[in-house]
Amino acid sequence: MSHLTLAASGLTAGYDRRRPVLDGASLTVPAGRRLAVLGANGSGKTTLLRCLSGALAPARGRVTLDGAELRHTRAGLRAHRQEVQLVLQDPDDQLFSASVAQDVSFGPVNLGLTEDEVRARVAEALALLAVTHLAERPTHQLSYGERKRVAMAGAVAMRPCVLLLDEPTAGLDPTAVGEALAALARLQEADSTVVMSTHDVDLALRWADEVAVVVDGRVVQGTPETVLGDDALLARARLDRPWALTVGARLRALGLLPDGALPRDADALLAALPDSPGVRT
Ligand SMILES: Nc1ncnc2c1ncn2[C@@H]1O[C@H](COP(=O)(O)OP(=O)(O)OP(=O)(O)O)[C@@H](O)[C@H]1O
Repeated sequence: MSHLTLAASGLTAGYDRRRPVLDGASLTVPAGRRLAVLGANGSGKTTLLRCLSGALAPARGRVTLDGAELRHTRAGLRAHRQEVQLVLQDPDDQLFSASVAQDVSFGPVNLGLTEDEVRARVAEALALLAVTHLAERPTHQLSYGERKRVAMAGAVAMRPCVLLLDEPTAGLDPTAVGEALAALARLQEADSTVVMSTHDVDLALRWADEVAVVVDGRVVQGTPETVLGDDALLARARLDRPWALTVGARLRALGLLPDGALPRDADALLAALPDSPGVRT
């Protein structure tokens, strides 16, 4: 799979022309990397992902894939969707077929692939999402977490170069979140660019290569430490500072962490602490 750069510039988009949700939003999805999109409820994360996927046409601005502008024609959208797939927050908006295997094969069948190619794609996608054992199950009998993974498998079966996931971990228990993140790691190893929207600043800090915060209709993008360490921005966006940044700063101030150490999660924090008798892991 090749890496293509998906970008948006100057997007104005919404559902009511008088009050756009996005108002001049620009963003570049780093090719081959992980981007977390954060923002308060109703800030426009889903709207942004829908514009990037082609599902929603912006009133102004443009979406480009490796510099080529997305055209909202039948052919333009079809070409875009082969490279960019959106997985909706609610799997029930996406699963329609009787069985898991049928559902996951829907996209590849529509691409006109041969039966063997479809079967190979379905097997690959089910394996990447660790749901091979569910292949023959009716989708309506699956748990919420299983349905979310199957919905992701349906998108993965299209072998997109960019996968846009709208809150893939919302509503999952901690083990299921871990499994979903492991699946995303396998996708990235398989060369996908992964974009995830989330409210979870701690998850964004430990998972993402870059973060984008949607606030006041625009996007502020940068490294997780820079963006999620900007208290004024976080207040505007109604987000909390990740705990690892707060604890890391306190430990640095106490001289317990080296100046440059910026641990992103508990394991990294414990590993960065000096090995003193007072510190037990
Ligand atoms: N189909 C729609 N018709 C009308 N308004 C909509 C529609 N979808 C979203 N909106 C409105 O657009 C705004 C942005 O919604 P959006 O779903 O993009 O936000 P979000 O950041 O994804 O929110 P959340 O975190 O709650 O999922 C909200 O005010 C919402 O009510």
